[in-house]
Amino acid sequence: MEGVDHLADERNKAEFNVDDMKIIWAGSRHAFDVSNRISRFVATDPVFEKSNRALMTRKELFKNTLKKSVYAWKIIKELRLSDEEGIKLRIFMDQPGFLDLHWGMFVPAIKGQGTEEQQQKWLSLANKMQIIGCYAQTELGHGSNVQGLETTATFDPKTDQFIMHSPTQTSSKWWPGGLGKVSTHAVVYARLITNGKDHGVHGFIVQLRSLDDHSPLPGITIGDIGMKFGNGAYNSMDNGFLMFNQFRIPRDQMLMRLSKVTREGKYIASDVPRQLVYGTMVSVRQTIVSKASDALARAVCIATRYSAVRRQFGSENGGIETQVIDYKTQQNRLFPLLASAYAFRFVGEWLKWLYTDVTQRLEASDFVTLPEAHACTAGLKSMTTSATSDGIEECRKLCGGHGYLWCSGLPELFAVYVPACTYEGDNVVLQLQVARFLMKTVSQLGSGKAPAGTTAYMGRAQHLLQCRSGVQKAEDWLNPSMVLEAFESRALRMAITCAKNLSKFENQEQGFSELLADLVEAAIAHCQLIVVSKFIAKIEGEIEGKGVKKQLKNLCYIYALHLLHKHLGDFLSTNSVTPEQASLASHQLRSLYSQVRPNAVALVDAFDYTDHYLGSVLGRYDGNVYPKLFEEALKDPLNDSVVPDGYHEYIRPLIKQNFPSAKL
Ligand SMILES: CCCCCCCC/C=C\CCCCCCCCCCCC(=O)SCCNC(=O)CCNC(=O)[C@H](O)C(C)(C)COP(=O)(O)OP(=O)(O)OC[C@H]1O[C@@H](n2cnc3c(N)ncnc32)[C@H](O)[C@@H]1OP(=O)(O)O
Ligand SMILES: Cc1cc2nc3c(=O)[nH]c(=O)nc-3n(C[C@H](O)[C@H](O)[C@H](O)COP(=O)(O)OP(=O)(O)OC[C@H]3O[C@@H](n4cnc5c(N)ncnc54)[C@H](O)[C@@H]3O)c2cc1C
Repeated sequence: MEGVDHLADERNKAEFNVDDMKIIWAGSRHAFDVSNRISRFVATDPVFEKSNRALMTRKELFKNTLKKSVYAWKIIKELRLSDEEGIKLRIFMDQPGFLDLHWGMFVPAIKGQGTEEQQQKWLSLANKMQIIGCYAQTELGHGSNVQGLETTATFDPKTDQFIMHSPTQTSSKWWPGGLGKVSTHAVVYARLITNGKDHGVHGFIVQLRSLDDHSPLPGITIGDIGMKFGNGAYNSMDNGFLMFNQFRIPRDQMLMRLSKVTREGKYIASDVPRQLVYGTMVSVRQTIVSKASDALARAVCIATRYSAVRRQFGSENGGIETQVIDYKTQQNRLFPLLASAYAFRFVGEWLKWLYTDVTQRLEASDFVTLPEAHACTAGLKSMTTSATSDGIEECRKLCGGHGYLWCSGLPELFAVYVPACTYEGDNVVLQLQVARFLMKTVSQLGSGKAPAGTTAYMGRAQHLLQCRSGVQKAEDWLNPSMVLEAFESRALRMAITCAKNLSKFENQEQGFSELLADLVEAAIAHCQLIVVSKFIAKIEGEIEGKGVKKQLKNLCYIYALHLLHKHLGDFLSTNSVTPEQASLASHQLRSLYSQVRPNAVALVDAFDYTDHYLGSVLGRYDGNVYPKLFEEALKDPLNDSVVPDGYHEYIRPLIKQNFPSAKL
């Protein structure tokens, strides 16, 4: 029934004020206002219509993305939107495209690695979008191993230029978003060579296409790398390839904030860590963590609303059947994902703070917290994107058969989201960076240098290696210090075991290679501890709104205890909990599920997502699922005619068995 709220009963059950929770989710009243206003604006503007994109050809989809992106830019200019509003506009537009790489990586790379002069010149063009840029780092042969890149930038002192060259097929740039068809410029990462000496990978601003007719400049071969996973989905983006044939650029287009090449060809390395050349990746990894909560919340919102609408079994005497959300199995799969969405939100807020702090320190030449910022951004990017991808797929299964329909919104969400496990650093490679950081921290224990920040718990190694969990009854698992201690002792004991095993090898690098799998597990345990501890810090802080804190507490403990349950092997093998304590945790978890159940629909309403953004018949706000599924089905081009194309060619001859005889 149109206009009826089929989920009204669910909403009436809520024990907290949804509007207050909306503010907590958004981060502030101001952030909520911006998000709410921009999402409604996008939802009502026909240019941002997206329901038809799965049926578009690649070319149509690409052109449609250009149209939306340029229209979004026009709105930003005409309405004088702030950066915050512009970013929200891009998010709710919900279509990957060149804007992401231009604003998300090209501009930040120039800001982070360009001199004042270079920033003035290039940012004034880029900020007005008079040039469009991308981030060209990955090559056909190397993505993870940045030091293995092959593209060269050789200084020619005669002409005061760099010669950009792709010496092999594997050195062609491969993957950069926006490169294939749109970008006029790129920040290209290449090996700097002066006087025959290789100084490693550096960034260069390179013009790729004519600003008059968009044709590639002589010496440049460029194109799109082809279709990617899923219909619609990430195919709106022109990920590209690029080869240089002795292509020349002026010397002042090397990004020279971190190191320089003089007119004479002398290389001057500054005294800042060389890893700052990776700074743009660190900044995007931080952004990706906040975006993980958005994507997971979207899937969870769809699965929760649909689970409240969907009924199966349990009818007595022809009465009403059971809502599938009432099955404990459904709750055990769904509610930890709901809790994870909130957990990633809060750890994302904290990571933003950490990133801002390290940026300010770097500006004052204080590099002390750089390793921790790298480890946190890498590890949390890895952990949250893996959990979110798995979570979206789980939500699809939670919606049964209908979850597999395109109009559920879940297949496309998965297809767009899942490459986040790979881009901006493969998730395993990133956890290995965390593992290196942990091994270094462990090796310094007892040296007088106290571990700080997220590894401060390692400073209490003596206690954490010996302690036994004090949990005696199920409610003890609602005690923040008991939960934290279990996670800390598990993480520390796993790290120390790895360090001990490493020390058995004469060659540390060989040992590291042998123990890769254990090291990744230890890194994940450390990252999960960070998320749990930041959630606990959130619920221990001031939280306004009727009943809001209680709900967040429930979600926090669901998050922690479901992790304990999922990684029970780790907790038991490190003696961080006993089997009896683990079973008390399961008991507590079931009780928490019952407490969340009446609030579940309201907890996803707090995300404040429009039906346009959700793009899902199953997740509609009004829960009017079945008639809308029919409407969607009838829109399919196969239903344009009652008798399908091909009937006379194939079906009729088959039925009548009158096709021409086959010849061998
Ligand atoms: C007005 C607005 C309008 C519209 C707005 C629209 C806006 C959109 C806005 C935002 C959107 C943003 C979101 C964008 C969505 C993203 C789209 C997709 C983009 C995808 C882009 C990419 O994929 S780019 C390519 C990414 N590539 C990688 O990530 C490569 C991964 N590999 C590496 O990072 C490195 O190779 C490595 C870290 C794995 C190894 O490096 P290396 O070999 O050099 O190091 P070592 O292992 O030897 O370590 C040495 C030493 O260095 C330390 N270290 C390593 N990395 C760093 C670092 N980054 N920072 C600090 N330190 C580092 C390491 O720990 C070692 O330390 P030791 O102490 O010596 O042990
Ligand atoms: C949608 C999308 C958009 C992208 N956009 C951009 C962009 O705009 N600009 C850009 O420059 N790049 C971009 N990339 C490239 C991306 O950054 C790389 O694909 C990514 O860094 C992974 O590198 P790779 O492809 O070389 O993977 P590989 O490193 O080849 O990974 C293959 C396998 O090897 C394993 N592996 C690799 N090294 C190790 C190791 N040391 N130890 C253990 N296991 C290891 C990995 O875990 C993985 O299972 C994009 C990629 C995608 C999918």
